[in-house]
Amino acid sequence: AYLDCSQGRPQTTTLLLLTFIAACCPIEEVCASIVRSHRETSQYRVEELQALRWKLFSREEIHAYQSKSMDEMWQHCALRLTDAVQYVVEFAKRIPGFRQLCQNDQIVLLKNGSMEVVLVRMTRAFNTENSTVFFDGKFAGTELFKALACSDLIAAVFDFAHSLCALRLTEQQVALFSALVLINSDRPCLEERGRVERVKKEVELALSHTLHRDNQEGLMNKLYQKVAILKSLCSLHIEKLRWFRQLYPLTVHSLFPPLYKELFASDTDLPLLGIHH
Ligand SMILES: O=C(O)[C@H]1CC[C@H](C(=O)N2CC[C@@]3(S(=O)(=O)c4ccc(F)cc4)c4ccc(OCc5c(F)cccc5Cl)cc4CC[C@@H]23)CC1
Repeated sequence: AYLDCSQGRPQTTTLLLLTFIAACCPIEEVCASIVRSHRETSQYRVEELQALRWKLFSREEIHAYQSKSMDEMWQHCALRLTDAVQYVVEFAKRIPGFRQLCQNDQIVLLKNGSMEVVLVRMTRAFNTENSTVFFDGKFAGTELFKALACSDLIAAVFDFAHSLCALRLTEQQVALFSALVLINSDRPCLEERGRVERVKKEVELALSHTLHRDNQEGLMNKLYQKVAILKSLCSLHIEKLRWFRQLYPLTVHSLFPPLYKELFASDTDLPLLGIHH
């Protein structure tokens, strides 16, 4: 399908060019390294999460979470998110070509994409049968997060989990989709957009190669529709954080993880992202 065979035989130049591209970085290699990186940098293996999917919080445990103060529960979730983001930073550093991007662009991609990748990874920890998500070692429904006082954001997070789970992605497809979400050349303030574009094309090719092999080409545009939902979810999170910060400025200032603040609560530089050489 890649070669123009309308004249009955592929154009020699195209053939040479494709052979050269395939030789320097065979697409199977790119797929394998992204899938391996995803496995190595996930907080939990999907098999572990599946094995725990019916381990639910008791009513007393749920009540204990609901009785937390709003700022305490926000701090707890911010901590959990920061943990998850650190694994995503590790994943990014292992995507072929990411480390070769300039530092500014690596930071821009992580600042804008890490939460999105965490949300994609969350779907592996989601049980659609009882609408629960893996949290603090057991599976929790939306009611557990009541103390956060942002039920619309929580509902949107759960709805997204349902909608992505409905695509029944394989772990390999989750890995490649996560890389595609991260390597987004439309992010604002990129300095070398063309280079990000080339890395993105490589990841896109790897994903479409895998979908073709899985006979699921139709998934590609469905996945791009999910990217739009991820963007709105992240904006909602930032909006809620601004609202929360007005109520509890000291909590955010002194009790939220520094990395969380730098990713989601200010435009300062991100020395903590750990990608400095
Ligand atoms: O195996 C792996 O790698 C995966 C294991 C599972 C991990 C995972 O699912 N997660 C890691 C952290 C966690 S969570 O488990 O704490 C969680 C929180 C709320 C939910 F409705 C569902 C889950 C999380 C935390 C904050 C958040 O939004 C920002 C936010 C705040 F910051 C503060 C207040 C309110 C909000 Cl909404 C959204 C999410 C979604 C991803 C969740 C993701 C990685």
